[in-house]
Amino acid sequence: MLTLLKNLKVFTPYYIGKKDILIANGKIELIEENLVVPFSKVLDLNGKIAVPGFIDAHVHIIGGGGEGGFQTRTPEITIEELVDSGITTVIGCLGTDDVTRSMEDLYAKSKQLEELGITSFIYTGSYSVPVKTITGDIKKDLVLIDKVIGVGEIAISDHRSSQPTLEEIKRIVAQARVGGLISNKAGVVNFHVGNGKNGIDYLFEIAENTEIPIYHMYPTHVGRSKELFHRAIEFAKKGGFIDLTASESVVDYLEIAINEGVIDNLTMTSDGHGSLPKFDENGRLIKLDVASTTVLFESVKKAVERDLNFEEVLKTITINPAKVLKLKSKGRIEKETDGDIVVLDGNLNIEKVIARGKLLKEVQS
Ligand SMILES: CC(C)C[C@H](NC(=O)C[C@H](N)C(=O)O)C(=O)O
Ligand SMILES: [Zn+2]
Ligand SMILES: [Zn+2]
Repeated sequence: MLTLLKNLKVFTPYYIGKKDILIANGKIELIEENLVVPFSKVLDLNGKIAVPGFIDAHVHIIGGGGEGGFQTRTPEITIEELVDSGITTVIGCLGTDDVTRSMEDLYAKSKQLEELGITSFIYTGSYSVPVKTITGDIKKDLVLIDKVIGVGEIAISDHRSSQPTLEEIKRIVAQARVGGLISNKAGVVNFHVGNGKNGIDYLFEIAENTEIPIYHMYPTHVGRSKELFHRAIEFAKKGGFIDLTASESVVDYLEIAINEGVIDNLTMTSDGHGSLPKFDENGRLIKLDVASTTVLFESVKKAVERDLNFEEVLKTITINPAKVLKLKSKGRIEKETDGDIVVLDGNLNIEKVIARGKLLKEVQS
């Protein structure tokens, strides 16, 4: 199947000018000017913008929530919601409720999304330690289950965590690393960081006092507070990757990350279909909303409205997550990468979403 996309302003995420893109068998084959390819399906995009398909590295694809009883369980995600948000690669995870949510269900949902046309992987585990796996062992899950690329979201510094010890966390990161080495996967541990006073101290401890490379530890929700974010900036300066849950206040943090020179170590994720609970100072639930994946690119647009550099911010949902998750064929518009492309109009509205060369969404302009 040959698809020729004509007349695009291409951001790889770096701007390379007006090009045509040929996609063959789901892979980007050519990126040139004035391409003519017989027997190809031609889409003339007359000057629209092309960016790499978005990677959302933290989505509760089978739903989550439950922190306010059964009525606060959140629903599973649909392929339409992901595609409408421009997401062509998604990493699924479990959260607080690992009693009624299972790894088997997470795996099956990941396979469903793959069959429906996008690319998906999962983290093994949930908030709690010991880690809930499929095979009973973190390394086995990484080595034997193709969809598993890491562990998460493991909760630390949070009143809902299992209060893991430093030793337990060390062991989890060590197993993720070795499992990743054997399976040639990232083997990252995605840490859910709460607003507890110890923040990401454990992660600094492991980076400084063990042989484990820092990039196996991938903390999320680092925008939860200013002090946590500044600790995360320090962590990024040591070579770690940090993840912001996209929300209204994320633009300020993106600006700080750019000015501090660590934007290449920062990703944004939506926490889609996870719950957004608010607790009072006594740990009582005040309210609970459901996270949406639309915040991912909406945050990029808000940043651009605040005059942040489009390429720099675009990296946080394309090339950066591809780097931390070792997804070699993702996150860039380059030869041999997957044909995952989002087409935008001049106001950065999503017009078309192409995943592995297939047109999954088309908005009539
Ligand atoms: C970053 C904040 C705003 C949301 C965050 N959500 C989750 O961690 C997922 C949730 N617990 C679930 O299991 O569905 C939180 O609860 O702290
Ligand atoms: Zn979380
Ligand atoms: Zn989450």
